[in-house]
Amino acid sequence: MPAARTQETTAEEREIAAEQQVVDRVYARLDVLRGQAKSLEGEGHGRAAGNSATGLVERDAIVHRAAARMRELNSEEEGLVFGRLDFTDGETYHIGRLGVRDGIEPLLVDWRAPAAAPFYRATTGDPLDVVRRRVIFCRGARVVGLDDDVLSPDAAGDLRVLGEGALLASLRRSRGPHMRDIVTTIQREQDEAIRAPARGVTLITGGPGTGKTQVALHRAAYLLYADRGRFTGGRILVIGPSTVFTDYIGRVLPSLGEDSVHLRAIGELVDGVTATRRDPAELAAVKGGEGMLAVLAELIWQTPPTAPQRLRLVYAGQVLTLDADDLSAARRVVRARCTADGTLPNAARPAATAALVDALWSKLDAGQLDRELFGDEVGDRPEFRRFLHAWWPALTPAAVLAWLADPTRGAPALAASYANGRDWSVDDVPLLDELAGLLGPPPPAPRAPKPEWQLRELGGGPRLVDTFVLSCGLRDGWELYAPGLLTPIAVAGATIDNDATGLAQRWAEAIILREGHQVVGWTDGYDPHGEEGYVPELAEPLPVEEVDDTPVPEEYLHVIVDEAQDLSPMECRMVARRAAYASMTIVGDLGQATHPLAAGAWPELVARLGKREVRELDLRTGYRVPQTIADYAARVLAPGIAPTRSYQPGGSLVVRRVEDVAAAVRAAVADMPPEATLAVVAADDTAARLDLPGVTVVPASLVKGLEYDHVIVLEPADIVAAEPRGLARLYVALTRAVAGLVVLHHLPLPPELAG
Ligand SMILES: Nc1ncnc2c1ncn2[C@@H]1O[C@H](COP(=O)(O)OP(=O)(O)OP(=O)(O)O)[C@@H](O)[C@H]1O
Repeated sequence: MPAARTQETTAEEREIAAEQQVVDRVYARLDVLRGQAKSLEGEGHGRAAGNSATGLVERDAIVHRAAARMRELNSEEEGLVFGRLDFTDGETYHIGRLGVRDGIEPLLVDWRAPAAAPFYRATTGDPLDVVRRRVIFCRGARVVGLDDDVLSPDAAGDLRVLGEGALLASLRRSRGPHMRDIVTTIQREQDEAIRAPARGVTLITGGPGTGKTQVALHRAAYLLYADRGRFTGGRILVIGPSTVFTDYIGRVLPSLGEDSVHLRAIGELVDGVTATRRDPAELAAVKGGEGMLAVLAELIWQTPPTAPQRLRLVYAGQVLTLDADDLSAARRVVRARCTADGTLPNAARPAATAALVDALWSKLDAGQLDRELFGDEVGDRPEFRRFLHAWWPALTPAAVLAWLADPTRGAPALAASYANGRDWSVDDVPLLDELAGLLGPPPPAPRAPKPEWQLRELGGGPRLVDTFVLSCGLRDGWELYAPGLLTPIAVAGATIDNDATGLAQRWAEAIILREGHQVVGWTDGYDPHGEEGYVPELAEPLPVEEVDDTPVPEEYLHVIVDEAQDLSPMECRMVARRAAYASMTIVGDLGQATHPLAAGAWPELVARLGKREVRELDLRTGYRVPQTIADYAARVLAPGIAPTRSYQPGGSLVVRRVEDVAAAVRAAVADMPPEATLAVVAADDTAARLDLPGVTVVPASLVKGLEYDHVIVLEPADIVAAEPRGLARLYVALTRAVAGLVVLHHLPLPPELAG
């Protein structure tokens, strides 16, 4: 080996050894912190066992804090320390996924802290007093490489410069099945978007692969760091275009130590519904348009298909009958009264009662009979109440939307799409959501009788019991748990044989008596840790704490919408309802707009979301698609939209006309490097028919937001022909490849790609 090279290796090894010392110190400190978090947890349980009035509250707070901290520390093993900044004044500090201190000395600065900003913002043109930015590559707790950027060469002196560029190395890494975070290599314009203030509306635009999704997710993590008190506990909602997409990006936030953000696909925004199928463009254009508002507003007052057609009552010896016409007239009266005073259908049963009583009274030969008495008596009759519940039932959005299968209900163009009942498409979800608001909450069901004792979930962990439980538990030996405690109030240990249940029960009865309750029998049950045990029947049942099980409306304080260019007007209304009290981050690219009703410009979309002022940030550099592929894709880009400049030159592009597309795709797949990720993208119909075992085949309508090392696009002409915005769909498909794009076609290429 040449002498210079040996020297260089040695220098790098020395630097790595120095960084290793820092990393070791951080990990050692982390071990101490873990120990502290554990004993904090123990202390919390200990206090609870003391059973003072304040003990429970204190315990919950302490255990919760400790558990959160433990989670944070455990999730950060990978690449915990990843950066170092050297400043002109000689100061140096290390940057990591979380902040770690030793007393008052900061060992590691959280990447989201203001002090870490120069790591992402400093450039040679504007070095921000940074002499050297160093990226530290770790495998677990071992430093395996370094990469340096000298930003102030004059001040660098004899600082060593190592590495070939962390960003390039990161971009060249093979893509896996899940997106990885970019915390080490966030670029300046991305950092500005990530750290933009939370308030108001931030619009982040940029072409394919400019890192918009990454920015959106890192921004969620940043907002939590900057204002945890406000945003923790599920107050940030991130909305993506599909479940395939949310699955792809789902690991980024946990890898940043944040698991309290709600991540939902647009088809999952309504509780209890997971829609993944998109309607064809013509249908989507009807369902997504504001014209649906009138259809739905009409629908909610229509007669349910199950409603009885006749009411017959005997009063004062007279037979009173309301036939179908009378009932329709009564329904019109209810609707008129309710729309006048703003009563929603699910709150309209009193109005329905009044209209039916009026209609019945009008059939009566009243003579001297009292109108008020008539109303009271008829309204109380069981047969009347049965009729009323069937005629004016509580309506659910799903039931009402399914009525549209009947073309006479006002939407003939949609009837066929509801023929299969409740097989909802993504385009139905905003309609279900709209209906929930139009119908109002269903009247409360009569409360079920309370069980004598209950279990309360503590996250996914143990369950607090609301009574005593005797079990032969985790630590061998009998244990007695009391209401609301996770630790036993008494432990018999080895003094009572495990099989001597009767003896253990008498032992427990004595303790429970001391607590002021007499045991009259025993039934089976479970202790807080899920172990089988025995629950005492008490002479006087314990008061069961009311558990309020009415769902709390989710009020988000920040809503991030990715791929926002594709929101239809009805989807915008659904998002706007969730963002009514929230600041927003809107992320998208008009060049990738494929929804037939997509807004033509951002101000239009922002207005649809019920917002006005925006802070706009545009990302200009593409990090996914290399230049050759980007240039090819740009040929189908809509006029007026600037193509993205790629960070990487080159990329492999093959466009081939073939006789047999199926055979050609098999051959192309066989040619791919085995360790690389690969997808075949085709028009939805073709994708459904393709038989390629072991190969990822993605329908063009679902590929948005995804990426693979190599992409094979089949028959561009079919993708374009499949929908009105087929060219934009093709643009999306052509911009998914990180390294290589193969286009296979038998049909002539679209004119934009030909030649
Ligand atoms: N600063 C960065 N460092 C490393 N990788 C990056 C960086 N910025 C973006 N990338 C990578 O580039 C790829 C594209 O990023 P991302 O999906 O966030 O872009 P996008 O703008 O949302 O794309 P699209 O509009 O096509 O969905 C991802 O693999 C991402 O990890």
